[in-house]
Amino acid sequence: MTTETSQTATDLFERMRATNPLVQCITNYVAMNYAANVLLAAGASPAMVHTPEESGEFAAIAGALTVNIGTLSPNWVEGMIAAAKAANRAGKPWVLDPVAHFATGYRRDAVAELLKLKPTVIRGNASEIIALGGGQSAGQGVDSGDPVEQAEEAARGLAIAQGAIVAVTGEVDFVTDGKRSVRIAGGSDLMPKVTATGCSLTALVGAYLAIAPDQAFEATVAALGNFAVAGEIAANTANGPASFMTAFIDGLHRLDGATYAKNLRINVL
Ligand SMILES: Nc1ncnc2c1ncn2[C@@H]1O[C@H](COP(=O)(O)OP(=O)(O)O)[C@@H](O)[C@H]1O
Ligand SMILES: Cc1ncsc1CCOP(=O)(O)O
Ligand SMILES: [Mg+2]
Repeated sequence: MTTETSQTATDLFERMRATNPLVQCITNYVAMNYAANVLLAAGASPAMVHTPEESGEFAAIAGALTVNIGTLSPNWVEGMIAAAKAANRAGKPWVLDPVAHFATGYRRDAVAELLKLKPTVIRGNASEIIALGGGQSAGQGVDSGDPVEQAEEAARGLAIAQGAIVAVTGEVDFVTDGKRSVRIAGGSDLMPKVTATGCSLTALVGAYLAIAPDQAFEATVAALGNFAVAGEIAANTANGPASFMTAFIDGLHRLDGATYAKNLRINVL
């Protein structure tokens, strides 16, 4: 089963790179440049298109949409809602990244509106997923204060309640659709030391969904596996967060299917 899951992830990795999918990213000011570079290096084509005047029109063109609430303002929320509605109308998958949604009333309200539009995948750190499931998390801002294991039950409940795939990231990632669950090991403790790493992963999940819209669970696992493998390899040559960023982008670009398959560590639960 684990071997079959790893083979599927490797197939999706190769297909994503061969396809160069167009991904509409509505992300935050912090993440925009890094996320675009991560997608280009990984083999996808990012487009940062957020304003409501065009976000819906673009969502019908893109292979997938990703929505990240990191730096919100009313115009952006309007653009997110228009894009998510248009993605749904066009049958395109979309990903929600609920950055620090528990921190303020404005964020809570925005996430509640976005959840009504049924994201295909919800990707967050452990504190974000615990809080989204109604639990008490130790998170204060955008960084997690909780271990992933503590978010697994909340993730399962959220997946069932929302009818979505839920991905919780951290030292060992966890992905569930409420019935099936996997853990993905790898990455590096330098990853949370580089801002927008999670935001960029959310964008990459969009790239995988774009090429496998009917395999949202497998696509999410393959995207997280891509970060886990490239992150682990990049850490071998990095001296700290700054050189890790460079090594990670280079590593994403250089990664091939054989290395992906060899280094992928998926545990089917
Ligand atoms: N301690 C860690 N060890 C290995 N990988 C990590 C660690 N913490 C985070 N990651 C990886 O960093 C990426 C972003 O996850 P995370 O830091 O949880 O998101 P966010 O930036 O949204 O808080 C994921 O690929 C995750 O697996
Ligand atoms: C620092 C910061 N502040 C608002 S959004 C953001 C980036 C968060 O990025 P990530 O969730 O990937 O750590
Ligand atoms: Mg985040």
